[in-house]
Amino acid sequence: MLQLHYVAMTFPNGVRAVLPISLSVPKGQFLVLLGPSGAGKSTLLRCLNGLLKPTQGDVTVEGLGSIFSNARTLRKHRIRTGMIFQQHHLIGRLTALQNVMVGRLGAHSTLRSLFALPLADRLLALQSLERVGLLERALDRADELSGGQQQRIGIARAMAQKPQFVLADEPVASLDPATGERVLADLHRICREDGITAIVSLHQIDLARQFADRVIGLANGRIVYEGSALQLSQTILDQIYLAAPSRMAAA
Ligand SMILES: Nc1ncnc2c1ncn2[C@@H]1O[C@H](COP(=O)(O)OP(=O)(O)OP(=O)(O)O)[C@@H](O)[C@H]1O
Repeated sequence: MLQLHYVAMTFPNGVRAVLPISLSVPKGQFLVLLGPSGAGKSTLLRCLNGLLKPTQGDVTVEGLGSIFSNARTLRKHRIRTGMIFQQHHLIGRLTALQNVMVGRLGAHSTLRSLFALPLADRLLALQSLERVGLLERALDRADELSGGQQQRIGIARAMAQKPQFVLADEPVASLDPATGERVLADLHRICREDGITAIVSLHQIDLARQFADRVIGLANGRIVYEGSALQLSQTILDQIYLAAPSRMAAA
């Protein structure tokens, strides 16, 4: 269980990116964040893995408490949280396997990471590649792979962390619709198989309908819809996407 308790984020320039949000995400849920550009989706995801500390409220995880309680707890949470980005953040000159092994570095001390990782880590990385159908491309350079394949490497890298949580920020936004659907289907299948809690921001409503257990609609940093993907009517989509922007904190 991941819980947000009145989480809010105001940037130093006065932009209120997220207004107080409370939410419980049960284990294994595939939650999709929908919302127009600037709604606060990325900011919220960055608060959930502790890349940003909310200016108000707290994020707690079952068995760990507040992820911000101290540096050690935050590190533990980060190790258990796989991040997937739109631009996958791979190192182009490294092989697919080496990129996936980056996902194992967090599990070791800085000193240990300077040496070759144990065989068990390499096996886990290979298994992760197999799960996204790219085992045979393990030794190819990442920059020689297609966009869809690169995003699958990004998924494999997150899975090599053996995460409890996956946070994905528009993971298929730069892919064509058919490839995007296949990549998201892979992510969804693996999260289901491993009982991973996933929070995924998307711009594609049809993909939200297809894969989400639950949808949160964000507009201007607030939750304007919370419910099942099946109930996403045009009226609700208008509420999410046509809200007038109002982002500056009162002086
Ligand atoms: N570092 C920052 N400093 C100041 N303002 C920021 C910062 N990061 C984001 N913002 C602002 O916070 C608001 C929310 O941005 P955010 O990136 O979270 O939206 P988003 O829903 O993820 O948008 P997109 O779909 O375009 O990625 C926007 O008004 C944005 O300009």
